[in-house]
Amino acid sequence: MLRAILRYSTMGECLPYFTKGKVVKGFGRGSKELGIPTANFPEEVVAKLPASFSTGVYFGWAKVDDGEVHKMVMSIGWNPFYKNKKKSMETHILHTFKEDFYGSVLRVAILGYIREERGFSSLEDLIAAIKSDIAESEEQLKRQEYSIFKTDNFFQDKIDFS
Ligand SMILES: Cc1cc2nc3c(=O)[nH]c(=O)nc-3n(C[C@H](O)[C@H](O)[C@H](O)COP(=O)(O)O)c2cc1C
Ligand SMILES: Nc1ncnc2c1ncn2[C@@H]1O[C@H](COP(=O)(O)OP(=O)(O)O)[C@@H](O)[C@H]1O
Ligand SMILES: [Mg+2]
Repeated sequence: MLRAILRYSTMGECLPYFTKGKVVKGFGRGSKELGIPTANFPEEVVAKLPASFSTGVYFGWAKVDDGEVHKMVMSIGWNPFYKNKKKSMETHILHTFKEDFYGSVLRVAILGYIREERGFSSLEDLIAAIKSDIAESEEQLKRQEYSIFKTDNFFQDKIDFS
């Protein structure tokens, strides 16, 4: 508990954190095993995270290419349930897309910390935890201190999608 409080307070120095990059392929588990797709950032984006940025689960806003800004939840770390070798940054956008968007530019505003990444004793428990993160994100993003970032200039900037 104390560790969670300390982490939460130190994360305040890093947040909000804005980043963008082209969506790359991961292990293909999000949609197939969990029923929860995650748009994975390339290694360069992960490498740019400040050293003090804690791994864990976050909420914020996301935009794909020149689309709408949507709520998101994001997992940053080594996915202890799967024991990944490489650190990943994966965003689940709270929107139903008509098709995949690999290669598109994903912009995210990471605003708040939810919890540490954990190992779970079953896939069902991991899915239940992610669903609870989604509910938490929905609630937090209603607050004015977070909703204001939906219209931030970061999301209005014209960028090169090529
Ligand atoms: C909101 C959220 C929370 C997550 N929490 C955990 C976690 O606590 N432990 C874990 O091992 N993986 C966690 N994950 C990551 C999933 O295991 C990961 O999205 C899945 O393995 C898909 O990987 P892929 O994109 O390589 O297919 C989380 C993902 C999301 C979107
Ligand atoms: N709501 C969504 N949030 C994130 N990605 C989505 C969503 N809907 C469709 N996708 C697509 O699904 C892909 C992620 O699926 P996933 O099973 O996690 O595969 P991968 O392991 O390649 O990341 C994303 O790269 C994106 O193209
Ligand atoms: Mg993914």
